[in-house]
Amino acid sequence: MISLYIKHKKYNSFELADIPINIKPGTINLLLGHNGAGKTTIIKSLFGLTEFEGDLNLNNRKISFESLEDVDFFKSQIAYLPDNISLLDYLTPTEYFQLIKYTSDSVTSDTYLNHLIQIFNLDKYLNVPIRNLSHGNKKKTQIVSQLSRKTNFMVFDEPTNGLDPDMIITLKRVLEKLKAQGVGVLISTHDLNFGKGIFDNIIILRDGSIKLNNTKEEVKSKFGNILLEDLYTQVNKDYYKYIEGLLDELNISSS
Ligand SMILES: Nc1ncnc2c1ncn2[C@@H]1O[C@H](COP(=O)(O)OP(=O)(O)OP(=O)(O)O)[C@@H](O)[C@H]1O
Repeated sequence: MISLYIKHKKYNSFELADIPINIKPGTINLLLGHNGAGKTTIIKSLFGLTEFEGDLNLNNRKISFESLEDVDFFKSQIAYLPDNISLLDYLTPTEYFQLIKYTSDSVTSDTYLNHLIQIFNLDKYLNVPIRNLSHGNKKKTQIVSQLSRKTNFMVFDEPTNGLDPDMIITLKRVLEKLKAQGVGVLISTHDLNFGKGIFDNIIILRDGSIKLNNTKEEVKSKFGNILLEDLYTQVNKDYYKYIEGLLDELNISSS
């Protein structure tokens, strides 16, 4: 299990405080929140990409970002899809997958990789330089490269950005399949349609604080059989009340 606790993290006027993130094997954990709520900062903290006050444990082993051994161990256990596409774009997807294979501790078989390539419809683009691919195909290349690593945990920051409907539906199914095989997944997303029905645990952030941190069962007992969009607006009801007030005043004919 991954246990991250951010006691405190500050960037100028932005603060994250008292954030526990637990990713158990075989679960999908959803992180929702407005632009600038702190989702990427949480994920960057998890990978030691930004300093924070708090703790990180992986399977009861305390991870110190000062220890190269700890960092290597941690990174070898977790696939990571950042929110921005960062690929060596002079390579082709085939070359990039090879690079991932030779630089990762543990990768899946070539047969498994080929299966992923077919699932994500990348066959046609395997020998095209990444810089010449469309945005969505670059994103798919990055997704497949991370899914081809044999890790117990996967962290995805905005995985559906730029994906077409086929690929969003497919990615959802792939993640459900990996969950059933024991992989623990953390997903930060704005795509409520993608997130609905997929999660075992949900965290909703607002301005660096947790507004909701519950299991699916807890959500059901507190809110009933609620749609994710309704859950999100209910949890953020003060904000939506404020927006409703502004919308009432929005009148183009009297402007
Ligand atoms: N390197 C940085 N230096 C200063 N401030 C930063 C830095 N990175 C992020 N921030 C600030 O921290 C806050 C949270 O940013 P973060 O990227 O975590 O939000 P987010 O929830 O991922 O947003 P989005 O949905 O827009 O991607 C924002 O106010 C942002 O401007």
